[in-house]
Amino acid sequence: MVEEMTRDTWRIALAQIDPTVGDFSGNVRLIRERAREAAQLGAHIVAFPELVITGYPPEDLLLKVSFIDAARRALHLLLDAIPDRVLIVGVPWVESGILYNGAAILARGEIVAVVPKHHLPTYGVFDEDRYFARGSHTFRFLWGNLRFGVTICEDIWYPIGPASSLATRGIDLLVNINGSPYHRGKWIQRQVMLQTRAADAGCYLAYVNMVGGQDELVFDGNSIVLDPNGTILARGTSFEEDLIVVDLPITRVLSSWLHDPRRRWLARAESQPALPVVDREIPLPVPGEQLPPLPESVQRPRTPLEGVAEVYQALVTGVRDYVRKTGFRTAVIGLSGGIDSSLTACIAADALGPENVTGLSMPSRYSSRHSIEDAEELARNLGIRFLIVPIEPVHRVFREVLAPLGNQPEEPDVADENLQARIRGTILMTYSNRFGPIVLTTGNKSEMACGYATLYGDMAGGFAVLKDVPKLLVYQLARYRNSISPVIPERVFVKPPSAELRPNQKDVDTLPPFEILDPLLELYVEQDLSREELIRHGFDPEIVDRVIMMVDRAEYKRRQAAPGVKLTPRAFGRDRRLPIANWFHG
Ligand SMILES: Nc1ncnc2c1ncn2[C@@H]1O[C@H](COP(=O)(O)OP(=O)(O)OC[C@H]2O[C@@H]([n+]3cccc(C(=O)O)c3)[C@H](O)[C@@H]2O)[C@@H](O)[C@H]1O
Ligand SMILES: Nc1ncnc2c1ncn2[C@@H]1O[C@H](COP(=O)(O)OP(=O)(O)OP(=O)(O)O)[C@@H](O)[C@H]1O
Ligand SMILES: NC(=O)CC[C@H](N)C(=O)O
Repeated sequence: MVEEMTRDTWRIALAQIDPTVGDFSGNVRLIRERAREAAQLGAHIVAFPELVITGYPPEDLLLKVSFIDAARRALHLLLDAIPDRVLIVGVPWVESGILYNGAAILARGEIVAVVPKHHLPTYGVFDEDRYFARGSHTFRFLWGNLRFGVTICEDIWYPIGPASSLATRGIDLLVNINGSPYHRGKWIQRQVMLQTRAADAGCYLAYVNMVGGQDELVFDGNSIVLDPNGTILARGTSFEEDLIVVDLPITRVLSSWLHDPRRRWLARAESQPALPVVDREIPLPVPGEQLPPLPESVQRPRTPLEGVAEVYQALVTGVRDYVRKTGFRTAVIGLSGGIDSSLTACIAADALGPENVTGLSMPSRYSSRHSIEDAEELARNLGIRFLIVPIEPVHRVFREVLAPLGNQPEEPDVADENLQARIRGTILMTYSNRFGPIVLTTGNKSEMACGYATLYGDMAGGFAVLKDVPKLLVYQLARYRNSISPVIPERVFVKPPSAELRPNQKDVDTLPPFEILDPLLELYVEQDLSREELIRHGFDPEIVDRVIMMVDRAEYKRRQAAPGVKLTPRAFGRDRRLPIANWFHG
C-alpha cells in the first residue's frame, strides 16, 4: 500500500553525462555513480539523457538483436541503483516486436513504465525513422501529490504532441531527456523554445542533455530547468559533465493555473489530447524527509559559453572524445607554420595534453624559412614535440622515377604540387602506423568546400579537426586561443595563406578572397541559395559561377574525407547529402 502523504517541495537532479556508444558496462557504471550521488543529495527524481544506456546515436547497431538485448540487460543492472527514488534513463525498448526509443522509469526495483518517443527526427544528422516506431501514447506518473510526465528530445520541439497532451491533462513537472547535438549558438535557440514550452504547459520543465563527442557530433550539455513562467531556475555547464539539482515547490504550478486563463482553456481541451495519456502510480511512498541543504558546489551558477569560446570548446571536446573513444591517446600533425595547422595543434594540445601531441615540419624546396621557424616557435610555446623531416630527397627521387612517364615540366604543375602533399601524407601515416598517434588533418571548411586540398595528401588522416570551420573563423579562433596564452607567432596571422607547393603560391591565386568566399559559401552550402539569389545578394556573377562549380565538383573529395566536428547547422557529411555524379549546378 502506498502511504497517503503529500509534500510541497520535490527535488530533481539532472545528470549531464558523457556515455560511450556500445560501452554498456561503462555507461551503467557512470549512471549508477551519478544516480547515487544525486540520491545522497536528497534528489527524489534523477534523470539521465536520451539513449544513455547505449550512447547516442547508436545508428545501425540498433538493427542488431544482440545490441538491443545488451541494452535490456544493462537496464536491469540499474534496477537496484536507487530503488527508493525515481530513476529515468533512455533505452531502446522492444514491445510486441516493435522497437521504440524509450525513457525507462525505474522505482522500487521495477520498470514502472517505458515512455516511447513520439516525434522521431529524420532530417539533418538524424535518421530515427530508420529504426524506431513512433510512440502512440504517453504516461502521466503520480507520486503522492506530484504529477509528472517524461518526453524524449524531439518531442519537446513540437508545440503539439506528448508534451501538450500531458500539459492539458495537468502535470507539475515535465522531464525531457535529450541527445541534442551541438551547433553554434544552438543552446540559445533551445532556451527560447523551452521557455515557450514551459510557459505554455504551465509546469516545471527539466531538460537534460548529454555532453561529449560521438564521431562527428558534439553534445554541449547546457541542461536547464525552468519554472511554470519559463523563468530559468538552473543550468548545467557547457561541454562538461555536471549534476544539476533543483528544488521545485509545486504550489507554484497551481498558482500559475489559477492566474492564467489559458490553463482553464487547456483543461477543457483535455477531451481531445494529441496523444492518449495513461496514468501510472509510482510504487513508492512519498518521501517524508527534510531536504538536506545543497552544497555550494552544486548550487553555483553556471554561465553558458558563447561565441568563439563556445566554438573552441566544442572543437576541444570533439577531438578529445574522438581520440579517446577510438582508443588513441596521442596525435600527430603536419606543421607548416600556417594558421590552419597552428590552430589544429593548439586544439590538439588543449584536448590531449601537449605531451601527447607531435608536430612534424616537412619542408620542401618551396618552403620558406619562416614556415619552419614559425612551426618550431608554436611547438615550443605549446610544449608539444617537434620534429623536422625534409621531403626534398623523396621529392627528388619521385621526380626521377616519374620522369620516364614523360611530360614532367620543370616548374611544378598541379600533379607535382599534389605529389608534395602526398609525400607528407605518407610520412604522417607512416609515423602513425609506427608510433601510434592518430593523424589530425588541418583543412578548413572553405577549402573542403572548394576542393582545395589533395586527396591522399593533406587529406590523409583520421580526424579533420577544422572541417566545419570557415577560414575567417579559423583566424578568430586562433586569436581567441592566443588571448588565453600567446602561443601562435604573430607572423602566422599576417602572412598570406599559401600552400607553398610552387614558388610564390598564394591561396588567392586559386580561390576568391576569404572575405568574399566565406559568406558566399555559407549561403550556398548551408542555406542552399540559388545562383540567381547569390547574385542578388551582390556577389560577382563570375565568382558565383566559379565557386558553385568548385563546390559541386569537389563532392567526390568530401566523400573520401576524414570525419570532423560539426559546428554549423549544416556541416559536410550526413548533414548535406548530394550526388557525386550531378549535372545540376545552381
Ligand atoms: N568525380 C570524381 N570522382 C572520383 N575521383 C575524381 C573525380 N574527379 C577527379 N577525381 C580524381 O581526383 C584527382 C584530383 O584531385 P587531387 O589529386 O586532390 O588534385 P586537385 O583537386 O586537382 O588539386 C588539389 C588542389 O588543392 C591545392 N592544395 C593542395 C594541398 C593543400 C592545399 C591547402 O592550401 O591547404 C591546397 C593544390 O594547390 C591544388 O590546386 C583527379 O586526378 C582524379 O584522379
Ligand atoms: N612544410 C610543411 N611541413 C609540415 N606540414 C606541412 C607543410 N606544408 C603543408 N603541410 C601540411 O599540409 C597542410 C596543408 O597546408 P598548406 O600549407 O598547403 O595549406 P594551408 O591551408 O595554408 O594550411 P596552413 O594554414 O596550416 O599552412 C598543412 O596544414 C600541414 O598540415
Ligand atoms: N535526439 C533528438 O531527438 C534531437 C532532435 C532535436 N531537435 C535536437 O537537435 O535537439
